[in-house]
Amino acid sequence: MTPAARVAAAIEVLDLIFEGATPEKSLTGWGRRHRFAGSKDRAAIRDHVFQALRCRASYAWLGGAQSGRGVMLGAMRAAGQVDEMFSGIAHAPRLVEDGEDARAIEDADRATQNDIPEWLLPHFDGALGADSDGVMETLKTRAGVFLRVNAARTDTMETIDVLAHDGVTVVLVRDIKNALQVTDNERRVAQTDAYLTGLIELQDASSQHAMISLGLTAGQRVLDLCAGGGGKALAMAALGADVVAHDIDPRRMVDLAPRADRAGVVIETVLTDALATLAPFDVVLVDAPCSGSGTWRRTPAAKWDLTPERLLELNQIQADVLVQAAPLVGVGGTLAYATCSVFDVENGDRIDEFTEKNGDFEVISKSLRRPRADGDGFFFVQLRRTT
Ligand SMILES: C[S@@+](CC[C@H](N)C(=O)[O-])C[C@H]1O[C@@H](n2cnc3c(N)ncnc32)[C@H](O)[C@@H]1O
Repeated sequence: MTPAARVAAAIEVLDLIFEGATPEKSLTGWGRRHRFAGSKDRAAIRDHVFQALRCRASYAWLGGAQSGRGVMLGAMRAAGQVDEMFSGIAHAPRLVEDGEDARAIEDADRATQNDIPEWLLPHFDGALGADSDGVMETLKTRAGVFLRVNAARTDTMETIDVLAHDGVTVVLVRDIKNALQVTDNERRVAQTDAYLTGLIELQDASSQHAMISLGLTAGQRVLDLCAGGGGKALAMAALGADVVAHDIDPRRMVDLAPRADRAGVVIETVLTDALATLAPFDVVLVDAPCSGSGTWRRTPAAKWDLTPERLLELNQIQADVLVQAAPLVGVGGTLAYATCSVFDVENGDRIDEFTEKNGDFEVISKSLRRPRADGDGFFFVQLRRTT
């Protein structure tokens, strides 16, 4: 496919997304309908679509319409490639028409310039103050790919060699033991020997940082209350903890057993009814469901789909899950609360509300990592149960 035909394909996929389909479904569906497209074409179309979703508002402004065509026209205007891509030749998008005139981004409002829904600006400003615009700017860019070296199986230097053998190059991540950032061939990671034999896991650097900061020691009993696919449970098991995993929806944990097998660790999965009988734990991790605002570089459709009602609903779930976790923590043990959001309503506000009602817990550490080149946005608090 020509570069312009890839832009035309991205327009088609974006239109499906704007009609309500998910990005994954739209991209897969397009691939099925266009079997002639090669892997490089698909990857390029995917990149166009994800970048267009990250910058949906500003590109629509530049392109003059909210449609797939408007957004991709804006993207090409931002890249200075309109004449080349909107040529009307062969499978390229048709020529720019009357009514599709360029608009200056400086004339757009702040929400449009920052590619954030208007109602969310106070949430960014409240949590990030003077850094708010910078963080919103970061969310318009592509996030890095990070790996966690499975310390239970190998060491970092050996893993770097094994990855290089499969054409994947990486660099060490400063200050995070066992973390690597992929610098070349990130799409090949899941096919490498290192991945298939459990020497590495895909995990963002901020999550790795948080799990290390727990200071786990071998044999400590840990409950991962909201385990989902088990990324953090695996990280804690690799650090030597004895991990029990739970999720309100056990189907979310189906991949955990094969992942644990591959990593050479044992993680018990349990249903809700069993939790009280297994308590107390030394550490209970609440990796709470959240807006994901710190990870919107990776899931850009989510920033446009979030509604005030859904955010309130999430706040209630976050409060409830903390209440559920508290009695499972042993005296002297740790309750750890994490979100991949930067908003106060999902972070500090929830912890303040919890400690006001639960005098037997005190905050021992609290941190908010902003989305940056070296990782996603991540909020992490450790509370100690005192009595
Ligand atoms: C942020 S995700 C977990 C991601 C996972 N810990 C990881 O590292 O890959 C949040 C999970 O919490 C689960 N969840 C929601 N409400 C819950 C509840 N009341 N109790 C336990 N899990 C819950 C969701 O099903 C979802 O899988």
